[in-house]
Amino acid sequence: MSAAAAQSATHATHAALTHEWSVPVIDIAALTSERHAGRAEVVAALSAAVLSDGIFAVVGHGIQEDVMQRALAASKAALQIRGSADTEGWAELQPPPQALGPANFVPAYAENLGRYNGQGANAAPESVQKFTVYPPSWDSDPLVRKSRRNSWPDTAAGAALRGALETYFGEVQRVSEVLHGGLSEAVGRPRQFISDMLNPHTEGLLRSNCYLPGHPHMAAHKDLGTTTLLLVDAPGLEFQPHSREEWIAAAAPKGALIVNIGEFFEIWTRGAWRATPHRVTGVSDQGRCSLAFFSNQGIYYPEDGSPVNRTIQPLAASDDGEAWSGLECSLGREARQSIEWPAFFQEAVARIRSKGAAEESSAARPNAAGA
Ligand SMILES: O=C(O)CCC(=O)C(=O)O
Ligand SMILES: [Fe+2]
Repeated sequence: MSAAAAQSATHATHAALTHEWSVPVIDIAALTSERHAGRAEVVAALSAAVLSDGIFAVVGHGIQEDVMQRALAASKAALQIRGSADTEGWAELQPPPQALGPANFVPAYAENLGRYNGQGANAAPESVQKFTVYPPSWDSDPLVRKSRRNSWPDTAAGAALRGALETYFGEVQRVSEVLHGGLSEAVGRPRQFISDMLNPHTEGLLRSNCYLPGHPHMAAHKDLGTTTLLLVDAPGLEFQPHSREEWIAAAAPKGALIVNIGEFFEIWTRGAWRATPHRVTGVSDQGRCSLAFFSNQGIYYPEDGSPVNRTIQPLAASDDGEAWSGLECSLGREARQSIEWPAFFQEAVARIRSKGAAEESSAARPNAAGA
């Protein structure tokens, strides 16, 4: 499909909705079931969105409103009581000093995206508590490394959190696969292409982010993976459009999932699809909660040995025959000629950890801060 046809498909999708939003809104019902017509138009609309700013909202995804609301409410209830009466269960989940370790709870101010996204040791602390859910099927899979299985806080709020997030995980995993099917077709490949390419790392990681009132909340960054599917309960997310300095509030209809492209897809498409810089700012006194689903970042880690690595070549050169000299990756700064998945992901996490550690120790030295 030509770029012009793709563009008009996006406009058609827009026109079907009653409001204007700051990101394209795409009804993906035709991707979720053969009962709905218009699959080609949806694929064209997805293609136009990933080729422009790499951020869009999806409706017609089939996740029930009450499933989404329960997951948000349980996250907010569980994560906001941390630090008051109900602390015992969370204490066991406390991660090692460097966040992003195997433990799945990260308290507010522990992880700081500003530190390793250009702001260094002077980056302001970030007031967001995070809880990561590994694929629930791993909990009873003896082949998966124990440290990659979920541990849940042993409290009433923890039990509610588990029920709500496991249900939501199943649904958002389904939507993620549906979208990857549409995106495979957007590059002229069979529906299963992206899934097969990443197999056995076919599942995602789900993260509850609960922002406490305070400032700032999450510094500007790009996500690492293929797509991130985001459900939010309040405004605050901003994105940077392609080739412009400004920040735009990501406004989408209630019940929509906001999808942004990560660095993996930017490199895989040789920069044709945009990994979208985004940040969270301006959280009100009510706080804010989001559920971020990072597609294909559930790295299948066996109890013995390392995860299977997939070496993935970027898609074929564009018609204009422009030479491919690799693409700068924002976290690594190096040009990438191919991607090894999951090594790509693990290297990035290791780099984040070591950068965090270096910043910690320089900040701890007398007079180091602000020097
Ligand atoms: O909370 C949000 O709206 C964004 C979260 C996010 O960007 C992330 O977890 O990577
Ligand atoms: Fe993000």
